Amino acid sequence: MILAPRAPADDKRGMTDADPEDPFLEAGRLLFAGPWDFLTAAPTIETLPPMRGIEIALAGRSNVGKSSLVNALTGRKALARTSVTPGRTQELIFFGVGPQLTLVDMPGYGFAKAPKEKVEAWTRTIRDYLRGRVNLARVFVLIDSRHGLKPVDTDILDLLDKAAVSYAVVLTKADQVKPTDFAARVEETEAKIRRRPAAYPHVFPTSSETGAGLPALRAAVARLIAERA
Ligand SMILES: Nc1nc2c(ncn2[C@@H]2O[C@H](COP(=O)(O)OP(=O)(O)OP(=O)(O)O)[C@@H](O)[C@H]2O)c(=O)[nH]1
Repeated sequence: MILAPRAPADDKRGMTDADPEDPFLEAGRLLFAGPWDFLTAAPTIETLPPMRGIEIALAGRSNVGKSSLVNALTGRKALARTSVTPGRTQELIFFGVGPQLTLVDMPGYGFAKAPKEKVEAWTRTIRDYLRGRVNLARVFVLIDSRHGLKPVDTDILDLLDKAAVSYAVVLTKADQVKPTDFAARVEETEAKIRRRPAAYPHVFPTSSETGAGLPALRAAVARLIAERA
C-alpha cells in the first residue's frame, strides 16, 4: 500500500523536522490516533506486564515532560497524568494501542529531594527494565530544551549504550526557548551524542504545548514497527 504523506494537522508552529515526503508520516498519525488503553502501572520489575508487540519507552529527568508528551502524542488530555510536582510518576506506566505497540512512561530520574533509598530503588528498576526487556525497540530520552544534557542524563545514555538498547534524544518544551538558542541546543546535543554507539544521531525537537515535532516522532515509531514486522 502506498501511504500518501499529508501535512500534520497538529503542528502549529511548523518547526517540525518531519520530511513531508516521509511515507511514515501518515502511518504514524493513524497509529497514534488510537484507541489507546492504560494497561498497567508497575512499581517493580516483578510486576511488569507480559510483553506485547514492540515497546517504546520514554525516559528523562523528573519534570522533563514525559507524561505531557504521552498525552500530546496520543491526542488525549489525561491518558498520562501530568504534574508540576517533580518525581510524581514513580512507576513504569504502560499504555497500549492495537496489538503492535506499547508505550511506557518511565519514572523520572534525578529528583534531588527524593529520599536516597527511593532513588536507589527507582534506579534499580529502571536499569533492570532497560537491560532485560527484549521487545523494547527504542528508548526516547527526553531532555529539557532549556537545560540540555546534564550528568544525570549521560548516566542513562551510558547505561543504554552498555546494554545496546537503541535510543534517540527528544528535546522537550521547545516553545520555552528562543529559536536561535534552540538551534544551538540542537547542535550542541547532537555533538554530544555523535560518538555514542546506541544513539540515533539526530535529536527530535518537540513541544507538547504547541504540537511541534510530534508528527516526526510518530512517524519514527511507525517506521520502527514496519521495520520489525
Ligand atoms: N511550556 C511547556 N510546558 C511543558 C511542556 N511539556 C510539559 N510541560 C510542563 O512541564 C511540567 C512537567 O510535565 P510532566 O509531563 O508532568 O513531566 P514528567 O516528566 O512526566 O514528570 P515526572 O512525573 O516528575 O517524571 C508540567 O507543568 C507541564 O505542563 C511543553 O512542551 N511546553
